Amino acid sequence: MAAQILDGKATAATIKGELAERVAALKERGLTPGLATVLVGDDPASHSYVGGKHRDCEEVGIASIRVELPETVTQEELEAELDQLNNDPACTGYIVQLPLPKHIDTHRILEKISPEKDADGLHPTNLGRLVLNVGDELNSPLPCTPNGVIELVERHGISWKGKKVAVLGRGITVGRPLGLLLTRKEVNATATLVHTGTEDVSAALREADVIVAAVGVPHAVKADQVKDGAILLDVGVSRVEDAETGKKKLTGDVSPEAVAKASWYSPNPGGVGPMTRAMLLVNVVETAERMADAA
Ligand SMILES: Nc1nc2c(c(=O)[nH]1)N[C@@H](CN(C=O)c1ccc(C(=O)N[C@@H](CCC(=O)O)C(=O)O)cc1)CN2
Repeated sequence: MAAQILDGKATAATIKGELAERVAALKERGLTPGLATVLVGDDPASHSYVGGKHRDCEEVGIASIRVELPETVTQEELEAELDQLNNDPACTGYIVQLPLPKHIDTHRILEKISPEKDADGLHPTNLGRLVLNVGDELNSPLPCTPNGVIELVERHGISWKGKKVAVLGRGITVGRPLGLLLTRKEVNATATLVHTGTEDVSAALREADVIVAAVGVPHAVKADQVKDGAILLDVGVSRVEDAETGKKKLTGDVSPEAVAKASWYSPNPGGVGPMTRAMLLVNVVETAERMADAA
């Protein structure tokens, strides 16, 4: 039987509807949430993602601020922009679109973001809170893609509890934080991070009830690495040439033959990508609610 679809587009639309109501309530309390985006350079994909974030803000009533800087911006100039956002009361949260040009020290930039305005949950303080949290007691912003993975599955009525989850990839925006989220008390899955240092990748994947593929290698997950009925979430994305048209197209990490063995599948595009954008809005709204409560 064909895999059922974990529909990220539809789920993100539902979440945005819920957030629009929370934003309206915040405005009644005198606080308009404002998301700023910082975009460096001309990468078309980054421009398109940032454009999507601003459209999302408009849809739910969040104000938005765009900062666009040339590829040649220096570390000091970029940090000065972040200082301004840290001090701008109209900006209640912001993100720096990744990746940054090679001459920029990304770790220093992420550290420069005020942890209170860190809409991506990627500041070391917030990643540290994620490590310290066994449940959700510290109430800090969560990295958007991992949180989107958790939410997408739960909103299709599937429980993570007791599931063996193999996360393919150990990157800082997806794999590592996802391992921590999966093992939180309210999620209670068993997580294995599978990576280039894993001795037998196929064996680790074959054991899993759920595979989250986040390596950005086209069709990295093959049919013989997937157990029958597994849940597959395709997160990694690559731009490859279409053999028929010669045009560039998006391809995920999961091969079509692997999908044929799955019970549930989140496609790429149309799965975790829209959820990443929705969870960014969740962070912005939750941060603004904390600010309103503290005022
Ligand atoms: N500061 C950050 N930078 C980056 C992040 C991030 O979470 N924070 N993640 C990615 C890019 N990204 C968001 O920024 C992102 C990528 C993809 C999508 C998405 O909805 N994709 C669509 C397909 C889009 C297309 O057709 O081009 C989909 O999957 O359906 C949303 C957000 C790296 N940088």
